[in-house]
Amino acid sequence: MITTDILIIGAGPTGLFAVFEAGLLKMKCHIIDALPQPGGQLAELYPKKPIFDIPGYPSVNAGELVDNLMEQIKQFQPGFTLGETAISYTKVDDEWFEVVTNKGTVHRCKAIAIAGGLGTFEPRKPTFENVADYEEKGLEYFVKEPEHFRNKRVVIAGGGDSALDWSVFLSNVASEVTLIHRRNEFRGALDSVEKVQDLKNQGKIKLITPAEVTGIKGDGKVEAITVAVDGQDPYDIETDYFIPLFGLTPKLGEIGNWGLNIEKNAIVVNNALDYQTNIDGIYAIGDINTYPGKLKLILCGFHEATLMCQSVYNRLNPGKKFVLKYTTVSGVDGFDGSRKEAEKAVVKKID
Ligand SMILES: Cc1cc2nc3c(=O)[nH]c(=O)nc-3n(C[C@H](O)[C@H](O)[C@H](O)COP(=O)(O)OP(=O)(O)OC[C@H]3O[C@@H](n4cnc5c(N)ncnc54)[C@H](O)[C@@H]3O)c2cc1C
Repeated sequence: MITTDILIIGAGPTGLFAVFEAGLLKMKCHIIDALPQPGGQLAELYPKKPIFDIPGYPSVNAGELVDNLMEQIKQFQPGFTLGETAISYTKVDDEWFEVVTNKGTVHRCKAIAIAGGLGTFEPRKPTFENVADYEEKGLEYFVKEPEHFRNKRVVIAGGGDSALDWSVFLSNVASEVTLIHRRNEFRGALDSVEKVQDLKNQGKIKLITPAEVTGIKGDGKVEAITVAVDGQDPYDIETDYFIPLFGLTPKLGEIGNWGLNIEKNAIVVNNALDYQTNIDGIYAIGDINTYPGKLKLILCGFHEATLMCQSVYNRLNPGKKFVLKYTTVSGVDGFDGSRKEAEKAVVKKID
């Protein structure tokens, strides 16, 4: 049996950063993840995509951000159970929970932080008939390795951030990028929409809207897609790859049966306080939770992880006054204010 203070379900960026915040408060964490590697969506779906909205990083590749988070939490020596899915929990007594995985591993903990993101990753697929015939034969639902598309013709479909960001990125890699969306308006960030417009004006991206891809053609692999533009006869576009980026279907799995309040596949939390669920001692942080104004962004997950840890600290140390000190504050255990000393001081925040 594995025993810990906080059991974190999900090793995405939110779960990883929670280990750091818990460590500052001298709480031990263990992380379970269904995937064989840490990093959540960043490692599984877009390891090579640059991310522009992490404070302090003008740009950082998703994979690099995961590596940095792992480096940052190393000092707190979290335990990892990878490749196992948390399926059930029981409240053993006033102090302890037990969580069991699909492989029978039993985890004992004083608080549970569900950082399960989108749960299992199920891409929304095009609905026309022969889709399955072309999967991994030119039909790709994720861009894991952009170099794969170097000097190839690529058709991307979708209107959200993924479709926009990858169109922009691949316009410097692929020989031809066509972006097809069923509306004239896009759902993604304004900045990304403007970048796509600029690249269209420079002739680096072909933009076809409002239009829909209605079929794939090719002998054993994608050779062309059929596009139906509003009010016109469908026509074919020759391409080496078709990448439909229609988003992911969230699947909570067994956690959906834990008696938690669920709204639209997300766990309802108390955002005014500490991201606790309707079950005392069980928190939900990151993409998996919902509350008024929720944004599914990495930096929001970091914030939620921080407040969750403060709440668990108060739970585990009733009556003990928590004094917030900054990790770089001068005077912590002889810290002289230099960056080098600050790094040492990080692990000495609370005594
Ligand atoms: C293509 C794309 C581009 C994006 N770009 C950006 C961007 O530029 N900036 C930004 O801020 N956000 C971006 N996002 C969103 C960002 O990836 C998410 O907000 C972030 O990953 C959420 O982190 P998380 O840790 O909450 O969840 P996730 O990263 O989804 O990790 C959750 C983990 O929990 C595991 N898990 C789930 N259920 C269980 C269970 N029962 N047992 C064990 N493990 C479980 C999963 O396997 C997964 O590894 C992007 C998303 C996509 C898809």
